[in-house]
Amino acid sequence: MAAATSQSHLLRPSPGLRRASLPSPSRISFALRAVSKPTVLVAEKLGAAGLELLKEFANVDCAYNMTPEELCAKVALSDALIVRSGTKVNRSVFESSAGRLRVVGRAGVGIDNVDLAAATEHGCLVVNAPTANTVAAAEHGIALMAAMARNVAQADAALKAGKWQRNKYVGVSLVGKTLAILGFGKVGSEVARRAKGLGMHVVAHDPYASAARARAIGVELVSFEDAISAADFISLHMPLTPSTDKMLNDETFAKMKKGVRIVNVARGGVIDEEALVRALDSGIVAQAALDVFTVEPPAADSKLVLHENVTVTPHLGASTVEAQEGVAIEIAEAVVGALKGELSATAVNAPMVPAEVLSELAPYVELAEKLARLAVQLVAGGGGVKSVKVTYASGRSPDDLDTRVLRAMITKGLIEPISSVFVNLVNADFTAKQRGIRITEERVQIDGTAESPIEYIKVQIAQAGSKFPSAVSETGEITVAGRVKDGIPHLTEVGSFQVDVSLEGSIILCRQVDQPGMIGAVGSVLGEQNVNVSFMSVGRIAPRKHAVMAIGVDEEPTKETLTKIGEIPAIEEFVFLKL
Ligand SMILES: NC(=O)c1ccc[n+]([C@@H]2O[C@H](COP(=O)([O-])OP(=O)(O)OC[C@H]3O[C@@H](n4cnc5c(N)ncnc54)[C@H](O)[C@@H]3O)[C@@H](O)[C@H]2O)c1
Ligand SMILES: O=C(O)[C@H](O)COP(=O)(O)O
Repeated sequence: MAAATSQSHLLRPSPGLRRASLPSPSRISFALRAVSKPTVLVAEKLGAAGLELLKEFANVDCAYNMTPEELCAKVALSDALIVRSGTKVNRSVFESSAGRLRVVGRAGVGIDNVDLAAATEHGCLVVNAPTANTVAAAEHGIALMAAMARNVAQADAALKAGKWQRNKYVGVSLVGKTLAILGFGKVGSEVARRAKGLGMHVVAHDPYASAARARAIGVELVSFEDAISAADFISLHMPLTPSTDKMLNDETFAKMKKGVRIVNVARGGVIDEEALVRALDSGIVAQAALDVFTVEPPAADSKLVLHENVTVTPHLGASTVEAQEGVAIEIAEAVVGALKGELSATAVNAPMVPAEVLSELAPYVELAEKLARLAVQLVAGGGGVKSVKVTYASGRSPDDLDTRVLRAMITKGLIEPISSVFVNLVNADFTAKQRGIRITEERVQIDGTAESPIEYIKVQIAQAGSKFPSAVSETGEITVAGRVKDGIPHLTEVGSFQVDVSLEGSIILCRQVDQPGMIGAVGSVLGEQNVNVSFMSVGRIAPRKHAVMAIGVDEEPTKETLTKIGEIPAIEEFVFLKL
């Protein structure tokens, strides 16, 4: 089926993969048929079940403890890379892969060790495994909080050193205390449930969390200031981002209750560690329990790690047998799916569009790309493409149409015919921006059938000259429009002319004086040269005036054939366009 060819472009096949047609449109996939196995580089230890899944589909190269240089050398030979938090996947990794790396799989949640901007610029999909270690992290947070409150680690070390110090290690109780959870996502919510079970009063701060979800767990959402000033315990569960970087610092410690206790199983960087040492020394913070550090592993002489009121673990939040099995399976499935060309449900740097939406849009995805390919080939005169307007006309409410995939395909169609850049769903918006192409979209509601999501798509390139001036509409833009008929994309409009030609093979557009014999004249030139005509359609302004003829051809005509067409007396202009 035709749609598959186009969709499979969205993720570039690895050298060992070749595009194949989709078996069924019901499941959108950017199907790739493996003719030789892709290679997956696993840079950190992964659970056995995940490795087995990977091996069914790919060559698996497990190379642990690589130096950055070794990693850069290996990615040049790899189609996918799987890491945990211990590997920095920075820009040089993507540059070293020289375009071969198609997928980075993060076997866990936090993607702060992956340079997402660089991945996107290189058209590399990043997927993570966001759910399988949630409970493990939450349990570790609770374990650290309880251990800290009862001095378990310190008392254990003392006893093993021969000291029986029952008076020194009197702890504090959890019951009745206020716990402030900062970051009320998956882990934060699970910590909240467990803390409530321990009899704590739980409040949370999360600017993006739903109040209804918090209420359902019996947690009050409060401001950051209210959370930190009310808390006896603070537990951190936000990602490390520019806005959470050093969120706990001298200023915020000063606003906390004296004697507050802090647990961090999120990311070390959300705390200013030097400020925490000062807060511990001054007694503002009575104790801290830390699983994560700004630099991992932290320096052996780190004041924070060695502080007597600090309990530490070496980033063990996700390290349970169960969580690691789950994470390994979750990431292996995501990476294999991405290598097969399927859209991932856990893509971090690409739109997540529900499969049923994609399935319905499949023929329109092909139409969008082909219209853009045609439009860009009509541009002439060195100004390039700067401003493109896309109109989607639909019988449904404009809000019902998710155009992200269509926009990506239009970007692909605009850019690929005129450059060596490979455009996919991951890098489409970035590539358009980088090349200074502004794409504006308009959704218009027209009378149409509720069954089809789009009645027609129109692509207009503004401020550009055309090598086929008839393609310029009265409002001055190069204009092509098309619709899907019986599942096949058709070109239905060129400039101000209505045509109807199936978008298969390639197209010759001719403008001629509307007079008898023109179809025969062009047809016989093509026939003489053994070029098969698949469709012909004539759109005219008025009888015996000018007409535009759109001719679909299966083979590419030679230069001589095109010259002969140009020499037919009534032909005023013509252009050959590859789809
Ligand atoms: N120690 C470990 O081994 C371990 C294991 C799992 C997760 N983690 C880390 O725990 C953190 C949470 O993981 P998750 O799976 O719950 O992620 P999540 O995305 O489900 O939740 C994160 C929450 O933080 C919120 N948030 C974002 N910015 C915020 C801000 N400025 N203030 C308050 N909240 C903010 C988000 O809205 C979101 O609800 C991540 O940093 C993750 O890397 C660590
Ligand atoms: O973000 C995560 O998933 C955790 O920090 C776990 O990291 P790890 O996979 O390196 O244990």
